[in-house]
Amino acid sequence: MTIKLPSSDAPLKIGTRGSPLALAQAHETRDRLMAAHDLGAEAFEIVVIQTTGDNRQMIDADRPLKEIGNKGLFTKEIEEAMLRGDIDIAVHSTKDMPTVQPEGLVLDVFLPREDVRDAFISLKYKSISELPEGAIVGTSSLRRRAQLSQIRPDLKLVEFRGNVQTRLKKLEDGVADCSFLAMAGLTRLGMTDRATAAIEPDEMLPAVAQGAIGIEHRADDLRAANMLAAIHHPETAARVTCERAFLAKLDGSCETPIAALSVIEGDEIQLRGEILQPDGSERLTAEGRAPVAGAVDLGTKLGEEILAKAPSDFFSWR
Ligand SMILES: NCc1[nH]cc(CCC(=O)O)c1CC(=O)O
Repeated sequence: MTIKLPSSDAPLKIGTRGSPLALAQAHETRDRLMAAHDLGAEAFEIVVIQTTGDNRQMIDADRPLKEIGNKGLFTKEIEEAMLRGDIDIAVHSTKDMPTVQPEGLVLDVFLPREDVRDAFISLKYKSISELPEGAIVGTSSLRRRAQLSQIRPDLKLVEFRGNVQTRLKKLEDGVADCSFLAMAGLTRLGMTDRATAAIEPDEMLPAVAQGAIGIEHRADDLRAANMLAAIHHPETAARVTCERAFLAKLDGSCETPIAALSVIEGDEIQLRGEILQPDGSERLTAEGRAPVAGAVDLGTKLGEEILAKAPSDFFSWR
């Protein structure tokens, strides 16, 4: 395979999906690069790439993503374009990324993390605890479905996907009594006011890397690496790599109800993680702390702890 290397004054091509959230994240990345390097917008080109996942989402709007199969569904075309040299960097929601990248690509640049919490969205009720017995919850997230089933087995779950507008329309139409979205996505779209309430991590532990933009690039592209170094946020990187190490021990894909959140206090990182049965019938948790320099090892260790205490049939539904 021949890789086209851009001359150093060619615009840096930023690959992204075309959803409003993906575009907002690509623009945030470009704005940060412009500011960090005192460059104009002409030094960058935002290239929108349609992915299989985007196409399938339109066709199969009501089918669970798990059924469609989601491993790399939203990243394959973008990564192929990057390996061909059609784009130089790719901007992602890290929480949607597998823990292992294709040969030749690295995901190691992270922007300052947004709000990590989930948002509760309802036109009728103010919080989960206000939901009446048997209320209908619209969410396709395996993690949120499992967590809700665990704390409120009475709730009825229905598949719910699409962008923020689509979901709000569904709520207006009475398809469900409430839905959930990441606060970070709402905030990046300038729609924080659509959240009825932010849910604290104690009540609903967020997805691994929720709220963190990750930037992927070719491992041998020095120009991209140098440019990205100026916008990299080491604290976010430590947290995200800690949580992703935990995820990698348990499941590299996003087809298992797993949640984890780390926080840094001084020179220490603390991690909480959990894995659930999809129906919420069981939950295994782990918690620990380590020096920030040992962030990855902490994630791996807690993942191993959970594997060690999981009953032999815990993963049999996979
Ligand atoms: N799985 C879809 C997805 N990927 C990233 C975000 C929001 C932004 C983020 O968490 O970084 C969302 C929407 C959601 O979960 O509500």
